[in-house]
Amino acid sequence: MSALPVAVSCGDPAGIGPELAVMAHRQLRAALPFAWIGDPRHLPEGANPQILSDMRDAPAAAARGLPVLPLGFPARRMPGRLDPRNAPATVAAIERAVLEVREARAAALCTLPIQKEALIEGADFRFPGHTEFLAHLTGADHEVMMLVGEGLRVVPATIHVPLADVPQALARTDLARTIRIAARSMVRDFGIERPRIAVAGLNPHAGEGGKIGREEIELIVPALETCRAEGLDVAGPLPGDTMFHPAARARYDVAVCMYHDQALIPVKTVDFAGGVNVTLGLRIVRTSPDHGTALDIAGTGEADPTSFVNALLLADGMARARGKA
Ligand SMILES: NC(=O)C1=CN([C@@H]2O[C@H](COP(=O)(O)OP(=O)(O)OC[C@H]3O[C@@H](n4cnc5c(N)ncnc54)[C@H](O)[C@@H]3O)[C@@H](O)[C@H]2O)C=CC1
Ligand SMILES: NCC(=O)COP(=O)(O)O
Repeated sequence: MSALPVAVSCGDPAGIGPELAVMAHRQLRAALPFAWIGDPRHLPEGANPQILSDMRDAPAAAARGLPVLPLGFPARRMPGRLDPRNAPATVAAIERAVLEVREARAAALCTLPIQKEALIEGADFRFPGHTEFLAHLTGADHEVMMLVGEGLRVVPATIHVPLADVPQALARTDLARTIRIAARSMVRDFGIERPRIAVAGLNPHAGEGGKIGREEIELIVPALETCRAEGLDVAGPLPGDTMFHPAARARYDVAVCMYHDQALIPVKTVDFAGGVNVTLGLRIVRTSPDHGTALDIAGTGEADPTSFVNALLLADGMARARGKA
C-alpha cells in the first residue's frame, strides 16, 4: 500500500460516480486509501464521509469512512439527470485532483466519468475528454490513451477524432512516438522486459498491399521501421479484424490501433466489467474506469464497481512502480 492516497475526481454527479466511490471504499478501505473530491451532499446515504482539509490525512480517515476533500457544487444531485449548473464544479474537481498529485499530496489521479456533452454545454469545456484536458493541465505534448483489460491492452493512436477525420489525424500524429510511449509503459508500469507490440493497419486487410488504401504504406510502415531500428519488437501493420482473437492476443503485450473504436471495441468486448483506462505521456499517473456515466442506472444500486476498483489498484501500482507513492 502507498503512503499517499489516490486522488479521485467525482465526475458528473448525475452519473454512477458517487455510488461507485462508496462501493469501492467498502472493498478497499484497508488495502488502498483514496480521497474523493466532490460535494458530500451528492453521496448516497450511508457513505459516512470523512471531511478532510488535507488529502494526506486520507489513509488515517479511511478506517472510519469515505475520505472526502469537499468541493461545493451549486446544485443537488439528481441521479440520471444532467444539470448544467454542476458542470463548472465537475471540471474544478478534475483540476483540484491534478493539483493534489502535482503537489505530491496524492500518489496518482483516478477520474470518475464525465458526460462530455454536458461539460461542453454547461462549462464551455473545450476538450473532447479527460485525456486531452489532462495533457493541457500538465503541459504534455503527446498524450496516449491505453485501455487495460484481462489479457488485452490496447492503444488508439488517434483518440477522440470523428471517423471521417482519422486519416488526416493519423498523418499529423507521431505514430513512432505513440509506440515508444506504449513500449515504455509496458516496461516501467507492467514489468515486461521486452514488450511485444502489435500495430494494426487502418484499412480492411491492412490495405491489401495498397489496393484498399495507402495509409499503411505511407504512414504506418515508416513508423514501424523507425521503431524497429531503435530495437523495439514491433509487428504489423496487421489486419484489424484478425488480431484480437485469443490466439492472436497471445502474441503481443500491447496492440496499437489506428482509431478509438478499433481499439476500444475489442477491449470492452473482452472485459467491459473490469477494464481500466490509463493516460500515458503525462507527468502524473492517471487511470479511470473504462465505462462512462451510465445515467440509465445511476442511483439504482446496479452499478458494478469492478472497473473503478481496478482503476484505483492500477493507479496505486503504477505510482509505486514510478516511485511516486
Ligand atoms: N472517462 C470518462 O469520463 C468516460 C466518459 N464517458 C461518457 O459517458 C457518457 C455515456 O457513455 P455511454 O457510451 O452510454 O457508455 P456507458 O459506459 O456510460 O454506458 C454503457 C452501458 O453500460 C452500462 N454500464 C456502464 N458502466 C457500468 C457499471 N459500472 N456497472 C454496470 N453497468 C454499467 C450502462 O448502464 C449502459 O447501459 C458519454 O457522455 C461519454 O462521453 C464514456 C467513457 C469514459
Ligand atoms: N471511450 C473512452 C473515453 O471516452 C475516455 O475518455 P477520457 O475522458 O478518459 O479522455
